[in-house]
Amino acid sequence: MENIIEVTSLQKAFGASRALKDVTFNVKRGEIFGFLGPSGSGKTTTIKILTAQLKPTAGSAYAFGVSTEQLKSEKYRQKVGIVTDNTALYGRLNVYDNLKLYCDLYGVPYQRIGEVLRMVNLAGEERKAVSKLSKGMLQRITLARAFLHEPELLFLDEPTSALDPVNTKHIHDGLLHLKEKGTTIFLTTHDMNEAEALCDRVAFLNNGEIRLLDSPKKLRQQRGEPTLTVELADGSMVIVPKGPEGADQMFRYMSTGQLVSVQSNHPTLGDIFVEVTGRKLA
Ligand SMILES: Nc1ncnc2c1ncn2[C@@H]1O[C@H](COP(=O)(O)OP(=O)(O)OP(=O)(O)O)[C@@H](O)[C@H]1O
Repeated sequence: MENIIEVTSLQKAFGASRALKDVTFNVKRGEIFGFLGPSGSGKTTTIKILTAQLKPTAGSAYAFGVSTEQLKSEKYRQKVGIVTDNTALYGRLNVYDNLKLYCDLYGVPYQRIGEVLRMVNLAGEERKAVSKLSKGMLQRITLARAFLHEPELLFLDEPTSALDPVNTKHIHDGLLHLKEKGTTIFLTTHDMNEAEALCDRVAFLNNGEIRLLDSPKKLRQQRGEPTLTVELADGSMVIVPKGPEGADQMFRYMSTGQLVSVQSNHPTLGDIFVEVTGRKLA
């Protein structure tokens, strides 16, 4: 599959502090790529370099085959969407007029405004002044704005950090819908369930270096214990080996009607995060 982003040996120093030490990865066209890591690990710095808001100290970052510094130009503006906590909405304008400005900027028909507001669960809020919106609503409007022009490549820096579970679900459905239509999504998040639910591949960043990169499923399988946890009719839980040595035991539970449920003992992405970073999840 074609790479839409190619990052090689990327480094970024702020004075004596090295935010990115040596970061190399590719993002494939059409995937949702999760960039995971604890606070201060370098996620936002990477997004800022990829979206031409910061210059790297060394190494290279390409998107669409050109240096990411060129993404600011008119030619690439249509192709890229960016959502960070820097919302840049006009507080005195209402929701509809804010989105209308973007429609004008990107040549998008106004009827799309209703569609994107439904995607973020804000249908009916068109006339509300942006200055009167809650933090979660602002986050959703910012996402709606980024969805307007259906960019080829969408950068999302913690897109659901201020949202409740219902609105998070709406945003997840919206992102999966965009992916279906061909958008590539680069996502940073602290939420391991979000990464698990959305991402085709994830990279774990720690202290400015990528420690692991693969699909959530493969990462979990590689670290899985070769055992099953079996729940029995009497309420007890039994650990059974997955290999042939556990087969007789499983046969016995099944043939005597004792088996209630079976679960494979893979770690969650959260467990892997703790293992890789040595830090606890919030
Ligand atoms: N403009 C700056 N000047 C100096 N240091 C900076 C600057 N921006 C980031 N840093 C430092 O670079 C490191 C990486 O920060 P970055 O914001 O990329 O982390 P992050 O993984 O996005 O964290 P969070 O999850 O808290 O948003 C941190 O040590 C941070 O203090």
